[in-house]
Amino acid sequence: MILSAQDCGCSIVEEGPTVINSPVCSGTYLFMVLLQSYLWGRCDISTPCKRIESVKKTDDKYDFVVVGAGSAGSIVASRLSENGTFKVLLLEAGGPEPIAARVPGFYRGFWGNEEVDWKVRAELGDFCLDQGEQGCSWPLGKVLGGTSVLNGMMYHRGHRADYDDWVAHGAEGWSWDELQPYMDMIENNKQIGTVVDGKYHSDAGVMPIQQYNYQPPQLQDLLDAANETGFPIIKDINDPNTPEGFAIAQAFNDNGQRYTTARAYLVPKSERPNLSVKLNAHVTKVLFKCKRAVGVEYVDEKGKKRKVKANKEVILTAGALKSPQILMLSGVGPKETLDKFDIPVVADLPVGKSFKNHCGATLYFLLTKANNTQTLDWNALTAYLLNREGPMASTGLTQLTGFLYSSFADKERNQPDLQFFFNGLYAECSKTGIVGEPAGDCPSSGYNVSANAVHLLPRSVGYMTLNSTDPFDQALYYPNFFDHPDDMEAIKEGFQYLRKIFNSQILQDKYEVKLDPAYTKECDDVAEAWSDKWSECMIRLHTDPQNHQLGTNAIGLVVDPSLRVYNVTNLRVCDAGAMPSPPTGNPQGAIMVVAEKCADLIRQKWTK
Ligand SMILES: Cc1cc2nc3c(=O)[nH]c(=O)nc-3n(C[C@H](O)[C@H](O)[C@H](O)COP(=O)(O)OP(=O)(O)OC[C@H]3O[C@@H](n4cnc5c(N)ncnc54)[C@H](O)[C@@H]3O)c2cc1C
Repeated sequence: MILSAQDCGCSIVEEGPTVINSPVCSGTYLFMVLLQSYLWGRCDISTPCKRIESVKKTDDKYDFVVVGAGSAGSIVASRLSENGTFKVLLLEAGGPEPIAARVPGFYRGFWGNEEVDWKVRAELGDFCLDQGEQGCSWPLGKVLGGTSVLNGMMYHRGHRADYDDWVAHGAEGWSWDELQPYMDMIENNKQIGTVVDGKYHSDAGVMPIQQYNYQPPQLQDLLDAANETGFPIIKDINDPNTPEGFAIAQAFNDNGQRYTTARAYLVPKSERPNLSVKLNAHVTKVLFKCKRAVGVEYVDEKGKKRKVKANKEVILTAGALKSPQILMLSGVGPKETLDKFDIPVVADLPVGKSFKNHCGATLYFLLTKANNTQTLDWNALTAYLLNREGPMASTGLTQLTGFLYSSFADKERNQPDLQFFFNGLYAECSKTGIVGEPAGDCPSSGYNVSANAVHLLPRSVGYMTLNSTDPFDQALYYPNFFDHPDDMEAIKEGFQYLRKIFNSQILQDKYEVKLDPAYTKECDDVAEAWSDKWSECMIRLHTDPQNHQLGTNAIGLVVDPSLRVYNVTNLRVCDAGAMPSPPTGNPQGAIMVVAEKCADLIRQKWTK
């Protein structure tokens, strides 16, 4: 035994899915069983005394009912319950957070696990062709903490111009300067003065933010390659003076562990009796009295339909893909859709019509001189268990990112429209834990890494609509990627930037990098590598639709600048769906701002 289980002062409840049968690690067993049990036994990881317990039964009435305990909902419910006077209910369709998801190395470990992932698929189009008839895959958190349980934890809050764009869409009061206090309330930055400048960051907020405490050596090689290529290397992607460049990102983590918004913001009922959390509660509709939202209907873990009243407001925070479905099922949506499904119209609004998402494409490379071995082994596990350090304490190459301008961007606005991500070296699976164990999914020599070029200011606009009136049925999502030709062209430019990085002397000398032929062969048959035609083929084949969906209940279309749904009362939407245009970067930072401001607006209204 490396460490025996600790006495945490509260008993450990082994709930939620484990990493043992993670879809990413299928076939692994003994080592992962041991690893999982070691994780349970560490008090600071399993935090049994901070456990958010689901209430068995909800009361008849609350002041506020918040729907969806994800990135936004956990914040809204926490802030509303803070002063002790409001009685708040937070309803979540999923169950408890898997403890192993707190290990950054397992950041992909629960994708596709239906206990915590809605496993959403987009409708088919001329994109994501490598996924065949299934359509683009969108992992989406169905769990306490929502998608902050599955995401890459990268902290970015967008650029000043993003918020100017929001204001231009009618979001009065949402400029960068007006939102600054909310950004400060969020951020508990642990690297002010070392990595980031206190002028642009706060350490007084709730969410711990810093770089991971481990970087694989190959990460520095990639940074050196970007530098050799002539791209700026920056320290802080959130410093407004350095919008362009490559950097090791700061992330939502502390002590080598993921922080979801639920973990950072929610507190157990014993500490805050006026906040109740009900898990496995799937909200099926908002209940209206005339045009006033008066509560919600949900189906509990036993399949029983329940109703709960909201004396003051119902707040939807079910995310950009699910809040619009709940609205439509409740009679708030485009009249033609509601009529089609015989849903009585409460408010005729363009719900689901302005659906946007960042979109890019993936290039797969082989580091032909690198060893094809697992990153997770006994050494990595020991380093993590003893000190919360080593490969398990980071997301490998994924902590590196970069922002550049395509020829479609207006540089004067300091709003880069291309972002780059890198994938590989995850300490996520092992059969034996033996040092040097070959990585199962790679060829016998060479190490696979991949990189994504992502367009952040897409001109294509999609939509979503109902598939049926069954609330458990997936709605239909039409992202319309590449409908606007500029989006394809911008990603092609991104490909050329990545080509330069991977062709750099430093990477060639050290790793002899080449495109992995397993991923290019369809397009190699079409045209010469890196040509325009080849790039388009690759982009449609290996589309990388981000999980940054937004705009389905946008400010100015469906909700007003106070996030109140138009033409009804006592109902708000406070999640990614409310954002009228994309933040140019990873969106959780901006979504947290939406949630903080939403809670503040509600408090102002109901506090005398
Ligand atoms: C793989 C991946 C990587 C990502 N990486 C990053 C990153 O590094 N940085 C970043 O900033 N962003 C990242 N994102 C995006 C970011 O995580 C999401 O944009 C964000 O979490 C969305 O927040 P939300 O509150 O709008 O929705 P969610 O966090 O998805 O929360 C919605 C919640 O509502 C619940 N819900 C839905 N329907 C119902 C219902 N009917 N009844 C009750 N509850 C319901 C859901 O189960 C969920 O818990 C990533 C996303 C993914 C999937």
